[in-house]
Amino acid sequence: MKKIEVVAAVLKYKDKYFCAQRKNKGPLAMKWEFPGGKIEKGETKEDALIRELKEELLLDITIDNFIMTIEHQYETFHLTMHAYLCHGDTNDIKLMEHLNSKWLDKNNLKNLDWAEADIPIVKKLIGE
Ligand SMILES: Nc1nc2c([nH]c(=O)n2[C@H]2C[C@H](O)[C@@H](COP(=O)(O)OP(=O)(O)OP(=O)(O)O)O2)c(=O)[nH]1
Repeated sequence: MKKIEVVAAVLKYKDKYFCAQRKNKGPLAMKWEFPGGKIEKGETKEDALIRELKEELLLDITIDNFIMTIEHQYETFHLTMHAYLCHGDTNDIKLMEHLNSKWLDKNNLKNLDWAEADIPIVKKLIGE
């Protein structure tokens, strides 16, 4: 079984969280997620997160806190995902790889169709 290790950024501004929708391809097509991606050889998790946010959103971020690590078995691969609370140095975000995005407060996070692996993160943010 293929294994991948990913970092994800929960970007927070005031009371809102940044949510991004994946493109219309692949097994997680159209699902909502937190921006990030795979850790490359020789990178720390923090390096990977900073690089991915720059690539995906043209955004420089500061990492504030570790949130949690998720282990999730999808049908075709095993995912290990490390999530961090972060903030951007601007609110001018450009979607380079996602279809859509929203800033939602915690009361509205549950309304999105999240990638399955993200549900524990969403629950933690909501306070469940
Ligand atoms: N970045 C991110 N990926 C997530 C989340 N939830 C979740 O299941 N994933 C999965 C989707 C992908 O299979 C993988 C992240 O890989 P990725 O976005 O860097 O790469 P990808 O497979 O879409 O494509 P590629 O760049 O390898 O071609 O983790 C999430 O909240 N953020």
